[in-house]
Amino acid sequence: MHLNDTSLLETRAFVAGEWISTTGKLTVVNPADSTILVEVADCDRTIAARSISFAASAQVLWAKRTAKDRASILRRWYDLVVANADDLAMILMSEMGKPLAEAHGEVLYGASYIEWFAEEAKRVYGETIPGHAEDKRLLVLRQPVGVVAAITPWNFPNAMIARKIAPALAAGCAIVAKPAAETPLSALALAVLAERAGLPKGLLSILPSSDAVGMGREFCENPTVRKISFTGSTNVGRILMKQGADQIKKLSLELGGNAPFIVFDDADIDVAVDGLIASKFRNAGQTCVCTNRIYVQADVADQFATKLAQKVATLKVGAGSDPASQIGPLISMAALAKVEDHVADAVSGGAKLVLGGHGAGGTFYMPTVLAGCNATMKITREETFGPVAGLIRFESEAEVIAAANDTEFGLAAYVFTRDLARSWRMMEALECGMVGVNTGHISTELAPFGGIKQSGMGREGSRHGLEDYLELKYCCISM
Ligand SMILES: NC(=O)C1=CN([C@@H]2O[C@H](COP(=O)(O)OP(=O)(O)OC[C@H]3O[C@@H](n4cnc5c(N)ncnc54)[C@H](O)[C@@H]3O)[C@@H](O)[C@H]2O)C=CC1
Ligand SMILES: O=C(O)[C@H](O)CS(=O)(=O)O
Repeated sequence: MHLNDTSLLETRAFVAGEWISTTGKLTVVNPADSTILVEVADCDRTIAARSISFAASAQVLWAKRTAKDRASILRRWYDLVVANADDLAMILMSEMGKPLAEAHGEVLYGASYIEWFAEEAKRVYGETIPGHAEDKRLLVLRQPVGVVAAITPWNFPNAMIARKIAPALAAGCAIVAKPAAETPLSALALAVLAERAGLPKGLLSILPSSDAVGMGREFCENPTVRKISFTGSTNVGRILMKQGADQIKKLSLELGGNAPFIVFDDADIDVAVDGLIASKFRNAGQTCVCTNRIYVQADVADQFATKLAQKVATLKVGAGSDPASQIGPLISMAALAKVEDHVADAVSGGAKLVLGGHGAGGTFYMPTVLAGCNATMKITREETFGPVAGLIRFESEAEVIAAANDTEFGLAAYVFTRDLARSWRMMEALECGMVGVNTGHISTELAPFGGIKQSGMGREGSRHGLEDYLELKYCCISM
């Protein structure tokens, strides 16, 4: 791994403002070739408890500082992240596998949340309300929640943790974060830069750990933790909800998805194909907002399948270090097995293999197109999390709305049509948190990212993203 600044490859844990080693080690592997990259500190609940306790005292002082102070430190952090983007991208690619260009894009995407919340930090406005009596004056204060615990996934190891640390600090909170065991290095490198930006000791802790369950329990059971922000699978989100219930823990949950991608017969087919490539094959299909079901109206189904297969056939599979690679490895052999199972299940259920349908060595999987899929197949009921596009024909708008909504998930959806009225009907009818119309890539720090149903609760980014880290306090003053 060539880095301009080798100090960004940090293998110690960031605990209460100190860099510490541990006797136990967490091994970080390069998914492209299964070679061992490094060993990092492996934290346990006692270390988590120490981080949380220290965070509580640091947070009181941080909340007393001016919003402008907090904003300027976040801005310095943003500038450092951008200045070191090449190294951060190299670290990200090495531990997660995505192509270097995509990794670089993720670093800048993560940085955009830091920039955004450096600005929003100065806009935590309160309210005055006309009183209910002549001698009454009503105020609403917005105050930081306190100590936050964050748990993040492996698929966006930089952006997902930046998307939580930035608003927490902007709101005046402190935060302890446990990155995925597979990908701790990006989070540690961000902490190196946050420290360089002048972030006071103890406000941020990064706790790599092989004991996800134990760390989650500490976060849920430690009363000093006032909020948990989680990004990951719906199953784990459910566990955290149950564990946090005893203390009515505040929760933000960004969970799994099962995005429908709907192509009407009046759509621009080339635009729809490009939209599907963007939405299905980004990060080798390993994103929560990836298209997972592709509904194509019958009259254009064959044309769409042909054009899609031609485009998918050009996608190059390879290690992220190869500049020509567009589809990197899946994160693990288990992830590969799930993709293979979904394809086998679809084919045995009658789907036609149009392209791909097999591995490419290691955890690599060929970009795949299946036609003739239906609602009985795993590929439409479960999140595939791989580079497989399963096409489903439909006849009418009413039929596809019912099919698209026939899932416990509700994160993202995509609609391709040139009919303005139809686009409005679809935006209003689809049960999800985000809709792309004639586009397959919707994520930006400017907009509220999140889902409904079993895809989670709360929103990240946008002017809404700070709310999850603030409490409202109503004050009634009698003159
Ligand atoms: N809605 C969103 O924004 C996103 C959702 N996801 C979802 O995450 C999943 C893929 O990511 P994974 O890392 O495999 O998900 P995962 O849920 O297995 O792991 C996510 C994080 O939770 C931790 N974890 C696992 N079990 C835990 C437990 N019992 N208690 C506390 N923490 C625990 C893991 O160590 C990791 O840090 C997919 O379902 C994907 O859709 C991923 C990224 C973004
Ligand atoms: O982890 C994910 O899937 C991300 O939330 C997807 S995005 O924000 O990069 O679109």
